Amino acid sequence: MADPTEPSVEDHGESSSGEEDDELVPHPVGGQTSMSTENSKLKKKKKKSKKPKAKNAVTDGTGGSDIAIAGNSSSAKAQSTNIRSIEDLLRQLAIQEQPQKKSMDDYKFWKTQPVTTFDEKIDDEGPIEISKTPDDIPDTPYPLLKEFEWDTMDLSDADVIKEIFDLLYANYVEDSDSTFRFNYSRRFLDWALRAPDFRPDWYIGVRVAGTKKLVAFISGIPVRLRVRNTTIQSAEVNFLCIHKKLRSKRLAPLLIKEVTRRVNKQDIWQALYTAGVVLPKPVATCRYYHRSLNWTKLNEVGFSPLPPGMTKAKMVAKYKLPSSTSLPGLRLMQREDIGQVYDLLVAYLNKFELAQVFGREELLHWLMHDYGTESVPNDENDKERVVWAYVVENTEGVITDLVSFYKLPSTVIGNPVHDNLVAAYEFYYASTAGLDLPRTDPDGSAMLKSRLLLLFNDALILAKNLGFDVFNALTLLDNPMFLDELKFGAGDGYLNYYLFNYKAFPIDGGYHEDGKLDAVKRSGVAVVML
Ligand SMILES: CCCCCCCCCCCCCC(=O)SCCNC(=O)CCNC(=O)[C@H](O)C(C)(C)COP(=O)(O)OP(=O)(O)OC[C@H]1O[C@@H](n2cnc3c(N)ncnc32)[C@H](O)[C@@H]1OP(=O)(O)O
Repeated sequence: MADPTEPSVEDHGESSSGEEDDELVPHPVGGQTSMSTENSKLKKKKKKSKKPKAKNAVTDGTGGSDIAIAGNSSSAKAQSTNIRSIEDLLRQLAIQEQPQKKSMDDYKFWKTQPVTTFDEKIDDEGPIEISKTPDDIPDTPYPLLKEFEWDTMDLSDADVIKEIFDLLYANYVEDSDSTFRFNYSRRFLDWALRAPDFRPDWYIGVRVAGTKKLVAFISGIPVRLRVRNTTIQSAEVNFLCIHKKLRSKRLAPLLIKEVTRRVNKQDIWQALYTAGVVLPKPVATCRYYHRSLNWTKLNEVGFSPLPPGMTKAKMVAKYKLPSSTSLPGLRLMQREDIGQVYDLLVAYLNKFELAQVFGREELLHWLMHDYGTESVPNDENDKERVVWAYVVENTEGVITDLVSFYKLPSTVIGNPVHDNLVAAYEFYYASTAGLDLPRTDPDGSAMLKSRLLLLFNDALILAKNLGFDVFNALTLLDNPMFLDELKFGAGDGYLNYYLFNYKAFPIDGGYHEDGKLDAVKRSGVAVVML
């Protein structure tokens, strides 16, 4: 078989001098850069860290905070103060070491697109281009070199899902020394891509014409998005992936233009997408945080180094959790709960500046997938399960809280003891605590904080008991109120949120410029992207 990846792929319609490619490849993948940060700096001094570099990256965030708790004596306290300042310094360095953006002119593709530029002064929110109609958009796909062809991927076909899975498995995400590889399960892809009202033609593949091998993919799903007070019919674009051997050949701009064409044909002109790379221009940036559930395993796979002054036993003790949850009435969500859960989540999300406007069916899909239907029992311990939602029901039958998380495992390559790392990612949650008060109200915030501490401590216990090794969360929603106290550590991944063809005032990402969590304002972002 001829090597499908040999021919280069021409881009049509955006300038490409070629000079910009060198600095772009290999790209930091997804939501994280490979620049050193507080955490990786600490590790470099001791032990090389191994981290998947994806927008869903699982990275150890234990370094800084673990050092700070070393020792109990007063001299240790003094030492701890010094370490705190070292931590602060490293935190600042971490901020400075976020990837430097290129100049606008160097974004050969993105400078041709309707996106906000870096130095643009935003005076009002709204679409950037409004002049087109679907009739102005070409009916046929962008031309590819003759060695390649477009394919609309039929996700109802298990073999097609397997092809996408295989492409992503080998090419979507891995860490710098190929120790961890993200492992999106087929059921996960079904969940992520086949939400209600999905558009079959928004699953776009590129195949080698001769062999039909799938070498690139991009997907969109329709979403209603609220940016402050405006609701916009949009696409959420995700799972952009190009075979490693076809990198730096300007295929990504073609995929992006093709998905744009297909979305525009539906009279939709805005999109939301996230990436670890800095592009013009993020509307918000959140940071990844990680909470060890199985520290010993994280340590054994080379993921969580032992901080100086600590013993393994102390680390295990630090992350120990009770064996059962504490909130009375906490239970697995059932499909029948959707009415109350919908009302609760809508009321909670209304307080944020960037949120998805869910329909009831849509929310049921996201929180329950097919669980609880005739074909798929609502089995909490099902090994194939991808999303878990729990509610707290009070004695009057009222659902007062919702918490959910999803599963994204990584394969551990070449480790004699472990072959996988199983991460839980925080998904949507809501609480009635402080709900009637404005978000800025100190009493309402205090009530919410106490409740979230209990709710997420229980979520950690549930995740631990289900066999997860680590619990990951971003600094979005109200997370900055509880991450530190629940022993989440700052990771070295950032997730940039982008709006296509829509300018908006910046939205808080949940941390201050010095890297500390902003527990008062928290984040305005309430969209959890997979
Ligand atoms: C209205 C509807 C609109 C719908 C569309 C909305 C926009 C959707 C946007 C997509 C949202 C995706 C959300 C996710 O899925 S984020 C996850 C992205 N996927 C991965 O990280 C997986 C592993 N990496 C790869 O497969 C490749 O490295 C990718 C495909 C990322 C780039 O391939 P390659 O390395 O072979 O590069 P190239 O030579 O073809 O192209 C170079 C150009 O591509 C720009 N680039 C690089 N990375 C990204 C990125 N993550 N988002 C947007 N643009 C990106 C780059 O700045 C340069 O442009 P410019 O600097 O010259 O200007």
